[in-house]
Amino acid sequence: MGIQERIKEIQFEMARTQKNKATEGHLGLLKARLSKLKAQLLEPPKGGGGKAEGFDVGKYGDARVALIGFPSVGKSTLLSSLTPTQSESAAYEFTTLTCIPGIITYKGAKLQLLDLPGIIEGASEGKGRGRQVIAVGKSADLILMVLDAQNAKEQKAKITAELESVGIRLNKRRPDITFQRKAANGIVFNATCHLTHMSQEIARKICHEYKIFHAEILLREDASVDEFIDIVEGKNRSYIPCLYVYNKIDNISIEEVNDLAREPDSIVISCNLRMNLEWLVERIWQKLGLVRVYTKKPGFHPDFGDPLILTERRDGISIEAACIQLHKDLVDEFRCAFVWGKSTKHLAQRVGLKHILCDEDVVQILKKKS
Ligand SMILES: Nc1nc2c(ncn2[C@@H]2O[C@H](COP(=O)(O)OP(=O)(O)OP(=O)(O)O)[C@@H](O)[C@H]2O)c(=O)[nH]1
Ligand SMILES: [K+]
Ligand SMILES: [Mg+2]
Repeated sequence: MGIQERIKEIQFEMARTQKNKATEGHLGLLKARLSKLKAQLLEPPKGGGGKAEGFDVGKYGDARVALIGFPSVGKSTLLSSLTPTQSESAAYEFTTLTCIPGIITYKGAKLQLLDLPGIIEGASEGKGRGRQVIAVGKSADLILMVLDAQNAKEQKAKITAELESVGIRLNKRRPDITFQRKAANGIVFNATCHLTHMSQEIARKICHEYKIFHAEILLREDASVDEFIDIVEGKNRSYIPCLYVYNKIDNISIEEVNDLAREPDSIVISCNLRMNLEWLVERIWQKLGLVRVYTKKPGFHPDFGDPLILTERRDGISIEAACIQLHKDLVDEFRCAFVWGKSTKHLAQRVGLKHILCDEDVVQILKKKS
């Protein structure tokens, strides 16, 4: 039996045990067992290997959104408010111990929202379920950093630092730097712009630190040393968009609410008062930058009911990506497409597989004659 099932069993046993003098000892024992099991669940797995129980939630829908924040900021309350799934919430910390998925259906898209245990300082070193939570965060298309409006500044700084320390870069794009390891010729360093932070000498030193002695480097922007290191580290870096969600604004003054609301990429909400929740979903939608494409058969009106949803972060937003979603053989059978919408200069423009689509474009795909 898994730890979670044992927890459930004990909770069930506690619920059906009457509270009185005779059962006091028994209940105490159950409580102790429960807290031991919870501690076990919070403990990172021994030996490093193996997935943690309750975190292996498969990707579902068009985008994945992870709720990350300190304990008891209202993550579960938020999931229960935005999706039909109910995730247990309570006034004590670490109510949530695993990853709980819910689904938001919006504008024809399905967004997978993931409730997670709270993270604390030191999460990146494995404190609590930090590592597992962060791993789920890395797999997300958008992070909602849920903050308690009363301690928002401090919480935001601490969580950002935890995520930074494991290579997650929030609301930053990958620096425009090409870095290719080579077999010979040393460190070849070039830039297409004036550099004020980096130099050939610094690049060489950094590369040597990573035991890289041959590489071709091209900077297309005035990158900082940190940004350069991010590129050298390569696959250990994730660039993820983030919305800062200030919850419990019912606890602070209107002036404070105003200040928070003005911060970039921020939104103020109250789950308890159900304030701003619809606007939050719209902001999630905007931040994900999903592209809806309506397909049209020759001689018929477009199908506005069931759009294809394309994303830059996953398979791209080209005609080719649309074909792949429609049918696995369609790319091979593709002859041309006609597009109506913002991505074209004129209506019914004829385009090829590489054409980049815009939100709400209408597309008609023609196959080769067989
Ligand atoms: N005042 C106020 N309280 C809230 C609001 N939203 C949630 N809460 C309360 O905050 C407490 C914690 O809520 P949870 O949803 O369990 O928080 P969590 O972040 O999931 O907590 P963990 O799973 O323990 O990390 C509960 O008592 C909620 O009722 C809100 O908008 N305003
Ligand atoms: K809680
Ligand atoms: Mg919770």
